[in-house]
Amino acid sequence: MNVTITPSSVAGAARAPPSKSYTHRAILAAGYADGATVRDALLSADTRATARAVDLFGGDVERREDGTLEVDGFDGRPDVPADVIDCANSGTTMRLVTAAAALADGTTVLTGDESLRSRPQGPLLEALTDLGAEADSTRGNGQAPLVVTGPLSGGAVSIPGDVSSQYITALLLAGAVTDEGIEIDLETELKSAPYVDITLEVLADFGVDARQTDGGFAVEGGQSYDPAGGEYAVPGDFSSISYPLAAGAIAGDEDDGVRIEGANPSAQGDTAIVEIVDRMGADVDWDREAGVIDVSSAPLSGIEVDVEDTPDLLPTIATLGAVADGDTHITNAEHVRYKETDRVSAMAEELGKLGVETTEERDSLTVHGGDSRLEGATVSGRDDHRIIMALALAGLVADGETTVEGADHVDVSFPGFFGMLEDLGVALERRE
Ligand SMILES: O=C(O)C1=C[C@@H](OP(=O)(O)O)[C@@H](O)[C@H](O)C1
Ligand SMILES: C=C(OP(=O)(O)O)C(=O)O
Repeated sequence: MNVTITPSSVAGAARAPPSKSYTHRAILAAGYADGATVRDALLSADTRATARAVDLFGGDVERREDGTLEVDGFDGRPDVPADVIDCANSGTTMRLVTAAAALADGTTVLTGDESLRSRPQGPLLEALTDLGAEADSTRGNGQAPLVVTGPLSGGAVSIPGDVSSQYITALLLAGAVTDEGIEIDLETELKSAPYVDITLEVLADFGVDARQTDGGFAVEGGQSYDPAGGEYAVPGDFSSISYPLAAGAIAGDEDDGVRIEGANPSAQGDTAIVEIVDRMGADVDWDREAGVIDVSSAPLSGIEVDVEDTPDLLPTIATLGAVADGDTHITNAEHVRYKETDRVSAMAEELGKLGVETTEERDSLTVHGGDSRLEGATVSGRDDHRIIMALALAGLVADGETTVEGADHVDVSFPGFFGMLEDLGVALERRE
């Protein structure tokens, strides 16, 4: 599907979709448990991939009418799957499920789409091998397809922290049900650190002890997953909130801006988007207790933003920077190149098609802003949900029409994204 956007101002209310990160963890944690009810779960292509894995491990994930997920767990160690696990486009699924598969007494094969088969898995495979499993890339290049044979016994392991925090999350979730537990020593500084905080929070909510140590993280073995009251509720997703927030900041109606509901505080690092938009000069107010953010537009100025903790915000910040006056310097961004696409290059090249100048370095992206330079054009969504959504935002203020190609991939994290834009008053057309 291609989506064509005509410049529009936005006003009205939008609801944050549930957090993708919390939903993945809650589904898998409920799998490690005897089961659980996961309320307010995100139903998207990525979280369906994790649900499929839990089914293949001997659990069962059923969706009720109200969107609640009823998960029957596999209760500790997974069964050997009767089929290959297709993780589709989801890095989180592949990393978390690879470590779970290493607990099974047999062999699991994992694969994914072309993008996922190009992302780095090597450090996790080496860690699992050091911990007593066999874990290989079929092509020997550290990328999926992966073949994992358990069982994993546990122990001490060292792993780099600057490729993906999902390796740490995966080892902590699986480590709780090993015999020996897992002690993780970080070889390099941890990037995307708040995602491990989310993991520690979900583990605690499922009655599992895990902790940060001087050199990394540790989880005792022999634990059982047991969610309080048998239920888990997922908070709103701040990476997804970044889009209506940025839409309000660049194209919000001056009298009547955008109200975002479901914005309750949680461990998500991407809550930083509220402060970023505020620092750029938008009129923003977050009532944390009510979980409501109000935003309207004002002239924006370029700023410096460090995305070490918040890689998923880079595309949104790049679009904000394209509209802002002056330079927006996005630093500490090398790990943003290991996502569904190399998002540093993708945003530089696609914003370039809209007439925006950028300077790209290995670890940073500088966007030379000023809205007079945005010209509508046809851009590629790169089959990457966050690139699609960020470029659609640029279309709100570009001169003439902007067409985003391959826009159906928003299904990965925010299936209702274009419906939400329409509800806020955006004129857009979908073409198959
Ligand atoms: O654990 C998670 O839920 C995630 C961790 C981050 O990845 P990295 O740790 O690979 O940076 C983030 O980019 C991804 O969207 C979700
Ligand atoms: C990088 C992302 O997710 P994942 O790593 O799960 O594919 C994302 O949602 O932006």
